[in-house]
Amino acid sequence: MSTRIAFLKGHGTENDFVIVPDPENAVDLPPAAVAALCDRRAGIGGDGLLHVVRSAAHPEARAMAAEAEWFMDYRNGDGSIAEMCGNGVRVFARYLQRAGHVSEGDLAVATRGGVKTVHIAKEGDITVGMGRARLPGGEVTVSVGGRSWPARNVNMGNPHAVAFVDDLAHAGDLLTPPPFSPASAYPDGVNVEFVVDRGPRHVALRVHERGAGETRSCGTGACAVAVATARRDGTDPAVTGTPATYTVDVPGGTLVITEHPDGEIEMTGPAVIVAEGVLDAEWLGNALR
Ligand SMILES: N[C@@H](CCC[C@H](N)C(=O)O)C(=O)O
Repeated sequence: MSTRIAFLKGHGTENDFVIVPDPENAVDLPPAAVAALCDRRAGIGGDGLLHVVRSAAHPEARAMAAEAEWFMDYRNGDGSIAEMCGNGVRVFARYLQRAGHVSEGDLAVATRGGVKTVHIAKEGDITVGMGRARLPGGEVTVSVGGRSWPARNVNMGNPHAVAFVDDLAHAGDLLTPPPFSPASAYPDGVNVEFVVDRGPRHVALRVHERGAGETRSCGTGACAVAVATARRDGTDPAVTGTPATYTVDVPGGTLVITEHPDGEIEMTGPAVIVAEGVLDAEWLGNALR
């Protein structure tokens, strides 16, 4: 790594991220460096890391450069790579706005899950076009503490298992990934959402994220939950021909998800920059040893 590396800290409904602006992709971020930065005691702390790179400068995003100038190179807090992060892409957009790279209005962001359209409102929340969900089917069971639930398999670019439960406390302490069966269902791991009803078109979730543990929110997870709940409720927009909007409470706030009859999903929620600074080169050198 080079010696002077700037960072910011931000969150979206308390799903928090270390942000590393690196337009020319000059900063080497091996998994150990990401895990050290995301460490809550010995590092900056975060559920994940947003590496902000120009698409043209990153081999995984070059093909999207004509459509989207910026690439969200998202990493989970343990250093692993994920296809997409719904809260992350809002915080990513907020950073670009704050840095003067973009202004309010529409913005295309390249992600490993494809190009996403982000709308930065004049004030307040940010809306993301999350694309369409895939519902691969197959029976999946999630178990915690002697209880088991059938889970809906929803892919939002990244994998989710959505289980409807009677009480969010039944998910337990979520200190380890909830076991699922068959074991072959998610060869690359999975994000697991536990969901309860709060009212008409209003649910609440807890989530165990692949590569991060229990988090205070998950944007792709909230979309997966809205999609699964609409199928359960008989409000699938592809069937009814009308959009389905769900309010999804997460431990760190609230997200609003709308699925349209063509399958396109929009998510609206806050995005906040908390701080910025410069990494200590000696700390980073030691963390990587
Ligand atoms: N918190 C994110 C999802 C981050 C990726 C996830 N842990 C995975 O590995 O798929 C969100 O807001 O969507």
